[in-house]
Amino acid sequence: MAEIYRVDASFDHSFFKDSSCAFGVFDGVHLGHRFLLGCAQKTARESGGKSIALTFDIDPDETFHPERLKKLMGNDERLAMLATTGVDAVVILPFTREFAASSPEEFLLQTFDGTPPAFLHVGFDFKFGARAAGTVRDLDAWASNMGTQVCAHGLKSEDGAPITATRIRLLLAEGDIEEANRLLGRLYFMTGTVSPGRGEGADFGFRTANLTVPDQLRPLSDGVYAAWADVDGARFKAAVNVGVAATFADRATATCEVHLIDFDGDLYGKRVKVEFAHWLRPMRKFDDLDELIATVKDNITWVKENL
Ligand SMILES: Cc1cc2nc3c(=O)[nH]c(=O)nc-3n(C[C@H](O)[C@H](O)[C@H](O)COP(=O)(O)O)c2cc1C
Ligand SMILES: Nc1ncnc2c1ncn2[C@@H]1O[C@H](COP(=O)(O)OP(=O)(O)OP(=O)(O)O)[C@@H](O)[C@H]1O
Repeated sequence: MAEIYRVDASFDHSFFKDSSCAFGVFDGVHLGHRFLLGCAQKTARESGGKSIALTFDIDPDETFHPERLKKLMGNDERLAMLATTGVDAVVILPFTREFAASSPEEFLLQTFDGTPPAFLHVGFDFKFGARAAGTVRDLDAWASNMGTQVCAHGLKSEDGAPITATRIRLLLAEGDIEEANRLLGRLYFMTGTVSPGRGEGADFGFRTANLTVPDQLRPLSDGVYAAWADVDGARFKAAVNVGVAATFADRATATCEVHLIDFDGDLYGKRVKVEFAHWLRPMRKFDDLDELIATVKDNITWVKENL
């Protein structure tokens, strides 16, 4: 597990000396990101330096485009996952408006403060600095004076198109969980804390853990899914409704309702991680409650038998 460092007044920039850095936001830590992080590990091994995932504390779009932002994971989840990718360290730059407004040269000066890394790995389309004006050409110009080797990689692709966080978000928005999982190299997950619901699920014969996942952290389309639910280190099969239940739209608030199979305890206040495996059907408004109950019970049976 990598060490995690936040760049603040006490951070010693000589940490970057002789290192191999992969630079980016890395939302989702998908297979393309893992490829880039792997390249940094390779040059670190060959040169005897350490490998570093260099990233920001937040996604810059949180500052500039909060209205259209749909993230694959929360910032803490992203940083924690980066630490498990095999790099030696994760270094976190605070993203501020002032920092973002700096010219490409100032941006690099501030980031490395006189101790640039030996290798800097980015995708060939990497952009940085004010209005994302800095390109790989600027990196090359800066690096030639600094003794840094810029490694600008072609993007790792699947089915003829680059793997990007944007592509995965679009797949999730279409409910194509299996394809999204293939590009992530893992199961897509959402996390949330269980809060009391309307309490009708028990009367219907299936209890649900109600999570309120904010819109920004819910790129997955509304629908019913087969999933795994992790709680307190235990893993359960689960039938999950994503989105506010259409039948009760006037009074429901949960945005992710999880029925854990073969579990019958109290989950209020607990953190649940829901890993999505298959799309089952669209969520719908039922005029007849018996039909809703029968349909949900069928979904639960399917998950029990097929996941
Ligand atoms: C697998 C599953 C599928 C569901 N599908 C729907 C649906 O299609 N339409 C809907 O309005 N609610 C759907 N729900 C939500 C239920 O209506 C809801 O869990 C139930 O009303 C109990 O709510 P409560 O926990 O707030 O009491 C689904 C729930 C689960 C677990
Ligand atoms: N498929 C890929 N192969 C190799 N490197 C990649 C790939 N996708 C992104 N990168 C690089 O990884 C770093 C992090 O990229 P970034 O966080 O912008 O990811 P992204 O998947 O392109 O996101 P978005 O789609 O939101 O722009 C950057 O240096 C970027 O160029």
